Amino acid sequence: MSLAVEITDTFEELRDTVARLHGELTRYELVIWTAGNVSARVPGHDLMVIKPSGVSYDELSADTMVVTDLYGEVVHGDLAPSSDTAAHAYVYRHMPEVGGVVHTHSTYATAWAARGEPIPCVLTMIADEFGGDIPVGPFALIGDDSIGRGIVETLRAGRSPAVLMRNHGPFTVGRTARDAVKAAVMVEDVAKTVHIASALGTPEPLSGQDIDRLYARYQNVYGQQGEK
Ligand SMILES: O=C(CO)[C@@H](O)[C@H](O)COP(=O)(O)O
Repeated sequence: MSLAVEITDTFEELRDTVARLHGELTRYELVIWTAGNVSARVPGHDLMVIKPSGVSYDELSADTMVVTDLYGEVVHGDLAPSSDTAAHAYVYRHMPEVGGVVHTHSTYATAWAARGEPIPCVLTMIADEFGGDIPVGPFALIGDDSIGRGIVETLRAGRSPAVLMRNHGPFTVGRTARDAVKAAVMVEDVAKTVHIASALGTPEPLSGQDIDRLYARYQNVYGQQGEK
């Protein structure tokens, strides 16, 4: 029995979901050419679904997605997986609460990463989504576990679902791949706003108490969460 048959519906649905979520990266103009990727953990299996490397976003479909184990070894799919597969896999191995990972080179967030400067928590939206400053992770070369290690070490030190990997760009995580995409959209938006605010003067910081209150409300009450 092939692996694709064994994991059936979850597998099919996730491949479709991950393929479609790449459309959000282009819709929000977070990527150029093929430079960004989304993955999702396969629930109940030590597996993940990720996009193939260097394939145009227009050509991505459920069938072109690649399934790997959590060490980046391909277990299903005809194409080579994303060059960031090792980093995504490391995150899934070390952060069991994470169900989705996204990487982009979105312009403003990457500009902060190039300067090695955390995005300060000076907006309610930053407090809501990131719970404080958006941190910078270490510079790491692609090719082994270094990027993944830098992501995990940085994210574990706080509650932000986004890290600006130095001289590289943002990586975001979420309970689901969609949540990780949302964090990628938001990190670019606030990176742009805080850049503009900083060019106009010194942005006003939020107090730690206000950040905690905003974060608690947004994470637990916002939207339909309070509805039964
Ligand atoms: O950061 C990098 C390379 O430095 C990657 O994110 C690529 O820009 C996109 O890679 P694929 O997912 O197409 O392999």
